[in-house]
Amino acid sequence: MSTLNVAVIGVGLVGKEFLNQLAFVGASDLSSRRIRLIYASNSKRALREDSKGLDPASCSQRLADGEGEEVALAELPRLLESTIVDRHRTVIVDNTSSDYVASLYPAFLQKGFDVITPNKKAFSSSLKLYNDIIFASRFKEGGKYLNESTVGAGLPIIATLRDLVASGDEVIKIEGVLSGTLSYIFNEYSTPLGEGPSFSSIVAQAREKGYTEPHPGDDLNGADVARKLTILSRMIPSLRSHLPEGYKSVSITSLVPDALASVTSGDEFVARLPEYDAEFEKLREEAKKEGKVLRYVGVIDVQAKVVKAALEKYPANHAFATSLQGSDNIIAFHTKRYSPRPMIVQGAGAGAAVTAMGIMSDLLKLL
Ligand SMILES: NC(=O)C1=CN([C@@H]2O[C@H](COP(=O)(O)OP(=O)(O)OC[C@H]3O[C@@H](n4cnc5c(N)ncnc54)[C@H](OP(=O)(O)O)[C@@H]3O)[C@@H](O)[C@H]2O)C=CC1
Ligand SMILES: N[C@@H](CC=O)C(=O)O
Ligand code: NA
Repeated sequence: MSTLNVAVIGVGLVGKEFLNQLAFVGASDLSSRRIRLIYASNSKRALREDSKGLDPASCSQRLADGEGEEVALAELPRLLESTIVDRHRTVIVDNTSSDYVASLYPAFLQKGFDVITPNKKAFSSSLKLYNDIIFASRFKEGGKYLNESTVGAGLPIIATLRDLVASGDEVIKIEGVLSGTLSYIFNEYSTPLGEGPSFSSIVAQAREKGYTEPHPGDDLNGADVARKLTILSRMIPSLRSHLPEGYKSVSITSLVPDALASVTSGDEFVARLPEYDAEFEKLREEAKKEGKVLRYVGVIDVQAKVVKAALEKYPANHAFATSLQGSDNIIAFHTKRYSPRPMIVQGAGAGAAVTAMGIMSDLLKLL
């Protein structure tokens, strides 16, 4: 039975839960003796093991306690390589939201390491980085990349679109609610009654529940939805090169007040948001007067080549108003085969447990 080495970069909210699931899977009959954790790091320290493997369940606490060696970020590729002492297949699991780690994927793949990640950065930034990743993953000896959790967390969105395209279906339009955070916020904030808690208090709740990006401004400014739309667009042959600057090329409605746009600390951002509750109250009132609710949606219109992330109003009896709860995502695939009724995928689209499940399902696919 061959062994799969696993190197984990990032043991935050999602990374820690992934390690818990790895401990569970490693202990089950399914894969006993086949998965070996050889590396786990946060942004400052790394734990390494070259023979028996690390205990996944204790890594995050050990790093929090200051165990492990100090890591300079530029040393990451060398450190990983020197950790991998045998010829077993090695997968790097990137649980950060780091642009730097994302920029290393082409090199990792070229060296034959597989990459699994919920980090959207590599697939939604410049077209050059994306092309480098695709190129490196096509080498005969190159690694594979799997990124199901980048869109809809554990929901099968990437796999579904890949299967539709690979089987020769023609995608006409993809639309839906693609942000768990913005879904939660507007499901709670903008109900048909048009009243309820303040906007800022619901944003704080979404953060506590683990739905937001490390900086919640990245959800509210529409960038997270635009990144997901970029990832999906690039999987559709006719839109492959349509967004040269990635998410920056998407038409975006930002919900971040101008005065908070340059706040780099997530804590400060959330602390100052109540100053702008009255502005959001106006939006809620307007929608209520029209008998509508607010929902933040993403659209990819393949024929018109329009990709947009926007705040829209929907009638109170629309599916986006009645059928979404919590952090639900809902994504409709309109295709030549799925027409006139689209294929719909719906369910929790954010949170550590469901995101880690998507990463783990990618790992099990590799096995
Ligand atoms: N939360 C969710 O529902 C979902 C999240 N995701 C994605 O999952 C990823 C992780 O999110 P989350 O767990 O909430 O983030 P956290 O901020 O909780 O954790 C990030 C982890 O990455 C580490 N890290 C950051 N930069 C580097 C670096 N350059 N090198 C090594 N380690 C680094 C951090 O270390 P330190 O603690 O030292 O800073 C920390 O351990 C993100 O890309 C996010 O977009 C995707 C789908 C859903
Ligand atoms: N912050 C994101 C997490 C998943 O990608 C979201 O709210 O959807
Ligand atoms: Na997914």
